[in-house]
Amino acid sequence: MLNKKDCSPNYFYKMVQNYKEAQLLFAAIELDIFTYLGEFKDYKAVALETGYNERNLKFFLNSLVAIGLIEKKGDIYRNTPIVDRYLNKEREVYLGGYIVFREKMTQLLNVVERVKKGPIDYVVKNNKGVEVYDFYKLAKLSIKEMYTGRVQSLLEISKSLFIKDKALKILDLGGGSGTLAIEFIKNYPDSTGVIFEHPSVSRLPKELVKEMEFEDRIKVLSGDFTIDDIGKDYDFIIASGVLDFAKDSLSHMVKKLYDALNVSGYLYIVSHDVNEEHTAPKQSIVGWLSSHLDGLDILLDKNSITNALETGGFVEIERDNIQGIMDNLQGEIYIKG
Ligand SMILES: C[S@@+](CC[C@H](N)C(=O)[O-])C[C@H]1O[C@@H](n2cnc3c(N)ncnc32)[C@H](O)[C@@H]1O
Repeated sequence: MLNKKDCSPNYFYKMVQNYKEAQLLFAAIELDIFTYLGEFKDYKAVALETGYNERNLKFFLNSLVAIGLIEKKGDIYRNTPIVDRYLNKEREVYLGGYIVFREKMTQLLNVVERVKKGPIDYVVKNNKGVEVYDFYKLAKLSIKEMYTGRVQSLLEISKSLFIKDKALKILDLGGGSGTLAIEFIKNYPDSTGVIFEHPSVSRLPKELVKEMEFEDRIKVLSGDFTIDDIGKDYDFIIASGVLDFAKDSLSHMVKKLYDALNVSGYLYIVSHDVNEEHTAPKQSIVGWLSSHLDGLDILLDKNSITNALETGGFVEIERDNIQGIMDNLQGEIYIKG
């Protein structure tokens, strides 16, 4: 029999409340509220500066206080520390644009209709992530986000694998902005690298490499990594969030990675840790739902990745303790066996 706690419908009410709180967060980012509240400020002053309706602004700010995004003393309001750090445009790391874009990229519009009608034929037929997602925009907006843990994580792992003054050659496959490769190269002064990206994205890493004056050390190759040559003689390959996009030719892709690495070279894989039933972790399953409803079917479960890599000759050398990446992503190191 269900106990009293299990019988409570609060579970549903909480979900509805979470949805409203997320709506408030997006509205506040769009209104750029947090850039005005780096210091305690009267809501009337904010209304004057922004031109927003004074009355409604007060109600809105009170709701932001209620859900813990800002704090209030009398009629003055200020960001909480975590909000100030990431959602105030005047701070070093602004993630507002990235958060809004990620939501749009994965948003669950017209789910009812899509469940009833089914996927889009050409998306099913091609099954190509680059045709569904705007990876250029994602890469551009992710640059700052990468410094909130992912870059640090890569550098930490690298420290345990390589000595500083070794001349290494690395590949950042599907590297987006190429930030991981750029940071690696900065930290390993005798190293060189390649960023491989799809033609729809590659102009971004090209611009960044040029801006940082790394053109003599980092080459940007433009192409489709499932078909085109990805280069060779690498000591380290970074494949962060990319293996899913080779799902239809996974064993071929693994062979390509194996052949491209030097003997005892390392492969750094960041993937989604999805279970075989495709029901967890919920961030990945729900995050990919929109593209799945559109017709894409590329999300790889953890076991398929591990099996493909091990069958292809890779040996895993580290597990579970690679911290600093997003909640639903997992980093692992393999060595060419
Ligand atoms: C999820 S993003 C990951 C980006 C970056 N590695 C990171 O960790 O933030 C996947 C990247 O793979 C690239 N990509 C997907 N399919 C590709 C293909 N067939 N050829 C080349 N690049 C591809 C996309 O353009 C995109 O930048």
